[in-house]
Amino acid sequence: MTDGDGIVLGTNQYGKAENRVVRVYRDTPRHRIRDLNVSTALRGDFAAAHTDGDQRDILPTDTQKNTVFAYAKEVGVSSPEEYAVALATRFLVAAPSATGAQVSVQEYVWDRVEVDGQPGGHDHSFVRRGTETRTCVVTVQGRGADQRVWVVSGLQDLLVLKTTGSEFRGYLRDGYTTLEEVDDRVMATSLTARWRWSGTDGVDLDAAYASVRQQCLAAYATTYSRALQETLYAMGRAVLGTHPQIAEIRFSAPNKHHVLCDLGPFGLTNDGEVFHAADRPYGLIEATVTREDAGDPGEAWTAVPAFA
Ligand SMILES: O=c1[nH]c(=O)c2[nH]c(=O)[nH]c2[nH]1
Repeated sequence: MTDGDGIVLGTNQYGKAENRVVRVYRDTPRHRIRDLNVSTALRGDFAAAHTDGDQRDILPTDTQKNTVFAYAKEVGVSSPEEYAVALATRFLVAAPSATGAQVSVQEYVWDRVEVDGQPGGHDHSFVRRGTETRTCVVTVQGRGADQRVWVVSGLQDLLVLKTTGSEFRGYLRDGYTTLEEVDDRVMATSLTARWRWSGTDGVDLDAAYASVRQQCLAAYATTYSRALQETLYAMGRAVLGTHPQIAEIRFSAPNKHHVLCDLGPFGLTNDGEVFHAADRPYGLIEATVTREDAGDPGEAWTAVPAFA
């Protein structure tokens, strides 16, 4: 195809990139999840859309997105590969002008949260494999007898998700409120926490890190959550309750919204099985849990990335 000026359309493809699909299997109390980032692309004779603005052979990327979510329910995700084959095959049926379809899937791997009394991990609380970093900010001020040392330890980007055991109801409403109350939702966050030591004498800081992390995970898993705020408070209480030398802990927790997909237009029910993991905006829930007698933090928090 040429417009007579020696300039022609070369290779092309189109699709919907980065569909964030979370499939929850909840047929038994022991839930399973598949958390995917799915990109689709169709190739073939789509010249008319480029050269003539003619869409008749174009299966909209919006339809491709809908198929991605509908197939998470209809076909399921027994493996990313089988799900991707099903999708790509479907696109070739739905779009006769396509000569090929490519579906790329990234899967985010979640492990069950380890909790006492639940061999093999918690039934519906998960922690993402390998995302978190351990942090510390140490401030030393002055010299000699006046020298002071402050230690703030922390963790960053600890991703946790629970598929039930979370609600959000009874909130203030005004003329701009559209949010529907939910008595069962997916709740997920990427947790950042920093804890200030009143002193670290005799503390095994590696063991303490592991313990604080585990206290946070266990509290997240086992606390029935009426809001992320309540969960943060429970985590803070658990940490301070087991670590007498921690004076305070500060949390920053983006509420990573999981939006239930409406599969009704495709004749499918969705009983908490297929979610869109929305990227932004997100609620940002932040809280400090402290001892009443925590004392003056001095320079511990100066210029530390933490909320006020
Ligand atoms: O746990 C939550 N806390 C909120 O403050 C809030 N606000 C909101 O819209 N959803 C939620 N969820």
